[in-house]
Amino acid sequence: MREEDVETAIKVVVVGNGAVGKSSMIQRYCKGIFTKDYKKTIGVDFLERQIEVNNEDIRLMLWDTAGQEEFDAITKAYYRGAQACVLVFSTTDRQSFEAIESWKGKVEDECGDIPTVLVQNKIDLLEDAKVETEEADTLAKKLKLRFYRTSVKDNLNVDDVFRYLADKYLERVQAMVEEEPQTNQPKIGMFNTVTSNANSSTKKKEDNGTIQLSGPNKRRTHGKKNPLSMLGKCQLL
Ligand SMILES: Nc1nc2c(ncn2[C@@H]2O[C@H](COP(=O)(O)OP(=O)(O)OP(=O)(O)O)[C@@H](O)[C@H]2O)c(=O)[nH]1
Repeated sequence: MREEDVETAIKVVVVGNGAVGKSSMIQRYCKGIFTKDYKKTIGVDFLERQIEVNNEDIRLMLWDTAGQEEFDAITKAYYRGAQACVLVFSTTDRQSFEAIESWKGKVEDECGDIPTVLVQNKIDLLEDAKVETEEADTLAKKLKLRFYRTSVKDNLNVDDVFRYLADKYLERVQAMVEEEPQTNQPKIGMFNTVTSNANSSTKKKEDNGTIQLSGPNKRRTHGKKNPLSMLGKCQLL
């Protein structure tokens, strides 16, 4: 298999307190659906969507992690190898807002500095808001994060969140390649589908939506040139 035949995949973890809308956001983005029912995530779940960035197919692998603390030990292990992160809090849940810095720290512990966005979900419920607009803006500035307000229910700004992360990730990769054209040794946590190992994020989704560990996540792109093929030596950090 030629290196350029390999498709690029970006592992994105979505984190935040329970019931802020993480699963709903991923479902909305990957399946185009929204349900009112709350079914708390046990451990982790996984969905994916392919998008085009700069004329190249990018596969976004979205990891839905449980917000409940009881699952912390399990979910942290799944942050490893993530290349982008969505930090979510809910408009109607003050505690979820106050927990954002702690979630950011947990992801950073495993992944270092990866492209990250701050998301205030459920803005369709502004009349019940427990967080002031200015407070959220201030937090985003303090953490130096791009900030989106979304309503998964009304499908507002959800696509923008993931598009931004994909762009940001590719920007970083490009900058790295330009900085170190000889070595091909990226410094941020990343993998591409050629070299990742079974412990990294190489999961297969089964029909029922659960995940299964599998071998390296390779996929042919039928000769379509992959701009990141030069990163064939990427490794998990
Ligand atoms: N009004 C409104 N409700 C939402 C929105 N997004 C999600 N919800 C609802 O919020 C509840 C919790 O959503 P989930 O997506 O299950 O929350 P979660 O963050 O994945 O929760 P855990 O699995 O416990 O971590 C569900 O009843 C959703 O229907 C939104 O934008 N607006």
